[in-house]
Amino acid sequence: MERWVIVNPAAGRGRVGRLSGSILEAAREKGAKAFLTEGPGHATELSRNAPEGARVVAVGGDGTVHEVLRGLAGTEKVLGVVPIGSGNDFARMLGLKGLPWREALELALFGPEEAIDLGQVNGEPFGAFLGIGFDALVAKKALTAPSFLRGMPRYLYALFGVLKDLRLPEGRVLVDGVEVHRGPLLLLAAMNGPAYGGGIPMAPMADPRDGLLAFILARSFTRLGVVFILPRLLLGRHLSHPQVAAYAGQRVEVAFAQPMPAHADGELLPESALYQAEVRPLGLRVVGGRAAARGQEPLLAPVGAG
Ligand SMILES: Nc1ncnc2c1ncn2[C@@H]1O[C@H](COP(=O)(O)OP(=O)(O)OP(=O)(O)O)[C@@H](O)[C@H]1O
Repeated sequence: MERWVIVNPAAGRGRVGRLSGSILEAAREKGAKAFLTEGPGHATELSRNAPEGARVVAVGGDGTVHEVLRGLAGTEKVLGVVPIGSGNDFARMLGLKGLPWREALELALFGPEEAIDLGQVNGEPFGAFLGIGFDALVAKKALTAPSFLRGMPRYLYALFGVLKDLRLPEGRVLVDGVEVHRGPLLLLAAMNGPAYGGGIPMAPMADPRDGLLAFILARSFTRLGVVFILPRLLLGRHLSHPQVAAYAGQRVEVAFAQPMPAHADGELLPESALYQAEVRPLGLRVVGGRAAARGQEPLLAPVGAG
């Protein structure tokens, strides 16, 4: 079996860049082919070129995982992850977060495989999460932030920039063909794993092996309402808010009157007025290893289950 290691030197705010020499060397010593990406999109091209059945390891954060995933979704290739990004929610979903990179690399190259659910939106795969609306607006705004702002200050700049001009769009949401919402819509998140944005527990009950996605809707919110829900969101206590609804299902359709931004695994998607997302149960082969055991937590009831 061929083993490919794809290293994004821009991930982890430069940390991967600093480690890249050692990572490439360690990967080659273990018999893998190792590559450094040259820019956005390169990881997809590389993983597409890996031979069928190969193990392809993404070294970086969720954006790198997403790009590699795009090159191997729907094939027999297997995804491994060495999480050295700033968010790492995909790795967190697999129970790999916090593993030192050498151990993570060893596991990704030689550890056991398993299958997890794969998300798909408007024909594009996603591994851990999809966000439509407010959080994608914030991600888009962050691209225009002054370059000296990094990390949290950059996020806050973008957040308050979006809040200042916030006008909620009207959206229609169907879960498994059932209309669950029509009206103002702050955001919809389709979650394969529990967290996004670097550990924010958007859907604490989401399980990437249950054949379902968790859909979290934030409906009508004022600017102040958004500010007040944020601390609840960080603690995972947002689901009891009267303007928040949660469903589990296999498909979601979100329609707006005009194009709205969305992101898949934190990577902005082409804007659309219609997003159709679905789960491919156990559609992705990964090296999960120490999959998080969350069996005790109750799962969301599928729509229509009463
Ligand atoms: N050689 C490169 N130079 C600059 N950018 C790159 C390069 N290779 C990939 N990228 C881009 O780097 C971006 C960030 O990567 P990634 O998301 O993995 O890191 P991160 O932001 O630190 O982690 P996380 O998403 O987990 O917070 C991706 O959008 C990817 O397109």
